[in-house]
Amino acid sequence: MLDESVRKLLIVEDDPGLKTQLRWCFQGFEVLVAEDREQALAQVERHSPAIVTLDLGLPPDPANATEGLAALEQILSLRPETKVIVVTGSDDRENALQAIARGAYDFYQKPVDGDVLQLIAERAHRVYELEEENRRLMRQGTGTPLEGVITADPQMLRVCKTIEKIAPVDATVLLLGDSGTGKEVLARAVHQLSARRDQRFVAINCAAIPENLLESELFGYEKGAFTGATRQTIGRIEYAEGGTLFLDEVGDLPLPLQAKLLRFLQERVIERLGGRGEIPVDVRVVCATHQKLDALMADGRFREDLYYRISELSVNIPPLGERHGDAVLLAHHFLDRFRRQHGKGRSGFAPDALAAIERYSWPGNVRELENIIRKAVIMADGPQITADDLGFTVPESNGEAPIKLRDARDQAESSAIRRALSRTNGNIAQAADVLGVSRPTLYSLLNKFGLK
Ligand SMILES: Nc1ncnc2c1ncn2[C@@H]1O[C@H](COP(=O)(O)OP(=O)(O)OP(=O)(O)O)[C@@H](O)[C@H]1O
Repeated sequence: MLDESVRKLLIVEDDPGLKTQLRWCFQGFEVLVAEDREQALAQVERHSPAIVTLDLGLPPDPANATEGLAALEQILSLRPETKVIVVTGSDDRENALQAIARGAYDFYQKPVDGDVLQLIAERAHRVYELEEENRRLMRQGTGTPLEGVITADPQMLRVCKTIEKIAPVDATVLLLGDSGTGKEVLARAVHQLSARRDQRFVAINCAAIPENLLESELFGYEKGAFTGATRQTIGRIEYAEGGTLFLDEVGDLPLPLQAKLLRFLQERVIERLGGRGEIPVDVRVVCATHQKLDALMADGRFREDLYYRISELSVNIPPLGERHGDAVLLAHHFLDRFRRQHGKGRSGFAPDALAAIERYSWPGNVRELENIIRKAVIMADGPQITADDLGFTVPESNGEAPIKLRDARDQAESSAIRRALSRTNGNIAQAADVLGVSRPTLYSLLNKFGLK
C-alpha cells in the first residue's frame, strides 16, 4: 500500500469562499490549490497529485466550461494516471458528461457536501493505488524470468520456475492447457532458455493442417513421391535440425502419424515420403494440447506409448480465470502495447472496465483478452477505455467498482497483498517491505483476508 501521509490532492477553484470550504473537506490528504489552468498544470507537474478536483468554470471565462475542459485534457496528457473529479454547477450536467467522456474519473455537482466529496476522493484514491500497484509490478517485470510471459499469479510463477528448470534438459516437454493460455509462449521460452536458442524454433499446428498434407509437412518428400511432388522438399522436423520443434495440438495427430512420430522420437531418424534412406535429425521436441489425453487414450484415439514418450516432462498451465490478478495485469500490458502500435493516446481503463476485467471468467483465456483490448484501443470514443468499449457483459454484476468504501478498500488491499506475495514468492518480510507496512500489520491483514 502507498504511504497514506503523502496522498496528494489538488483543488482547482477560483472562488475564494469555495476554495476555503473545499480545503476542509479532505481528511488524510495533503491539499494543494490552484486558481486557474496555468497554476493547475504547474502544480500537477511539480507535485503529481493522485487526485484533482477541478471546477469547470475557470477564469478568464468562469461562466463557460471551455477553460475547465481544456485544463482537464492537459492534466490527463501530462499525467494520464491522475484521477480528476470535475466539479460543476447544479444545472451543468451536460458539461459534466463531456468531462467524463474526455477522461475525468467522476463528477460532482454543487452545492458542496464535504462528506460526499471526501467519499468520492477516497474511492478515486483506491483506484489510483490499485493502478499504481499494477504499473509498479509491470515495471519490475512482475517477477517472471521468462521472456514474453506476464504474470503475478503464484500458480503461473511456479509454471515459469518449472520451465526454467526443464528448459536446459534436452528432454521432450508436454504443455497442457486450454486454448489461448500461452502454450506457444512457454514453448518459445523453453527454446530460449536451452542451449538450442541460436538455432531454429519451428512450430507446427497439427490441428490446422489437413490430414493428407500433415505427413509430408512433417517428414518432407522426395521428387516424384506423389503426383505434384516436382522437387525434393524437407519437412518441418528436418527444418528444425539443431533447434526446437513445437508440435501444437498433438492430441489431434491422426493415429498413423502418431506411429511415425513415435518412431522418430525413439530412433531420432526420419524417412521422407518416397525416400529410401533414414536421415538422422537432432531436434528438441515440445508438444502441446488442450485435449484431455487420458480420455483420448481410453477411447483408443491416442497411443499410450506415444503419450509416455512425449510426457517425459509435463507442465499444466492454469486457465486465465484461475490466475489471481493476471487479467488486469495483462490488460495493462496489452493496452500499453496496442496504444503504441496504433498511435492512440488512451489514458487507461475506467474503473468499471477494470472491475469487468477482474470479474469476467475469460473462457478464451489470454488470447481473448488480447483481442478485446486491441479492439477497445482502436474503437473507444473517449481517452479512457470503459466497460462498454470492452464489449462484453459480466453476469451478476452492474459493472461498477464496489460503492461501499470499506468493500473497495478491502478489495484493493487484498489484491495488492496477493500481488506482493506472488512477487516476493511468499516471503512475508519482503512482501511487507514492498507494501510499505510492518510485518505484524501484514500478518493481521493476511488473517483478515484469509490469505495464507
Ligand atoms: N503470460 C502471458 N503474457 C503475455 N502474453 C501472453 C501470455 N500468455 C499468452 N500471451 C499471448 O496470448 C496469445 C495466445 O497465446 P499462445 O498462442 O501462446 O496460446 P496457446 O495456448 O498456444 O493457444 P492455442 O492453444 O490456441 O494455440 C499470444 O498472442 C501470446 O503472445
